[in-house]
Amino acid sequence: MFSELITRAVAQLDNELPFVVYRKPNKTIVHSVFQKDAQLHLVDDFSESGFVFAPFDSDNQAILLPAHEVLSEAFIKKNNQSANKTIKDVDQNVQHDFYTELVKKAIVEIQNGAFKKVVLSRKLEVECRTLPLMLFKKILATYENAFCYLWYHPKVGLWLGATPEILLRTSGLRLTTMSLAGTTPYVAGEIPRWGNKEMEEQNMVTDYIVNTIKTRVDDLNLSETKAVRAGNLWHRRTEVSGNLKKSGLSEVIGALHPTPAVCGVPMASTKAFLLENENYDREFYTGFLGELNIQENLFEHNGAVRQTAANKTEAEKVTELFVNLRCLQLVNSIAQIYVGGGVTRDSVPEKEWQETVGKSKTMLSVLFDQ
Ligand SMILES: C=C(O[C@@H]1C=C(C(=O)O)C=C[C@H]1O)C(=O)O
Repeated sequence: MFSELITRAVAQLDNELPFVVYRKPNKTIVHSVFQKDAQLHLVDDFSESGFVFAPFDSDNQAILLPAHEVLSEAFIKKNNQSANKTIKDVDQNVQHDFYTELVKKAIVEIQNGAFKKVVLSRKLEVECRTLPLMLFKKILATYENAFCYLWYHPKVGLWLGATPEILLRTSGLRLTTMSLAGTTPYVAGEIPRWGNKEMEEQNMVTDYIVNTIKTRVDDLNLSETKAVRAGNLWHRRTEVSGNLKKSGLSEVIGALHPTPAVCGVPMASTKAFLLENENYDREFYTGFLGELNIQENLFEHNGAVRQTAANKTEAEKVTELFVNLRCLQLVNSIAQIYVGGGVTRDSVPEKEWQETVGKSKTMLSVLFDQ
């Protein structure tokens, strides 16, 4: 099993045609969307249907892969299949001083009252000789509770990731989103311990989400805050849901993205700060991706069933978008890994550095064959 979809994706990549393969958290079915030509389709108002891939900077337009052809297959993990336990030592230290100085600069801005929280990030480059679809199979086997994907467009590039964070899900007028922030290492057999810094930074994300959607939904509901595991890390997560007063996906996405889980509080000044100071272009890292206005029955779940957009029947349209985290971009044989973390008044620069090193292991552990 699982060969037809991979074979089809390899051919699409060889032919330099756009496609995405992805699996939702805790599911076994892998979906794929193949575009029949190499045209670059841009999202205009989020009323379109297909797979959306949006950059961090919402001043730049999102990309759409129309579902010209879709294919689904079950992925069953082999027992011995997972990421390497011993991660090849990658020297990241050349970025240490720049990053910790950046954190210090942000703390000074916070002390001066310019903003309350900012999410800083960096890009790490390592050589990678593994075939992209082999990497995809490895992340599927390793990160079962993540949204795993490989996305390719010849005019844009090839991205791959395993993200723990939902931006939003809508089905009809039902809206679900989440506040995910605060990070501490996962240690087998130990429960996570949270400091004030992690609790405060996640509360800021929750407050922002609630304030953003409370006028737009009825029956706003917040779950209790839980620790959720993402690979070698724990995060704090609160689920937020409600019933949209009117449909208007574009407006809700525009209001939510970028949340303080990836940008800061307040949004405008922190976005300006990081665009000016991070010293690299985030491109699609901390943007979002996923199904946009997809008919619920577009994908058949019984084995490999090919279906064209023409023979679908009327069903509810569902949108399910994830924040593009724990991801990399493959440029020739260089993997560019993107990592970041939230900085508040209580941040310790060295700890923030270590947090980004921890996050880099999500992708590093799947890059190298032992
Ligand atoms: C920015 C990243 O992650 C985000 C930042 C977090 C934090 O600051 O603790 C935790 C989860 C994500 O919302 C990343 O993974 O690069």
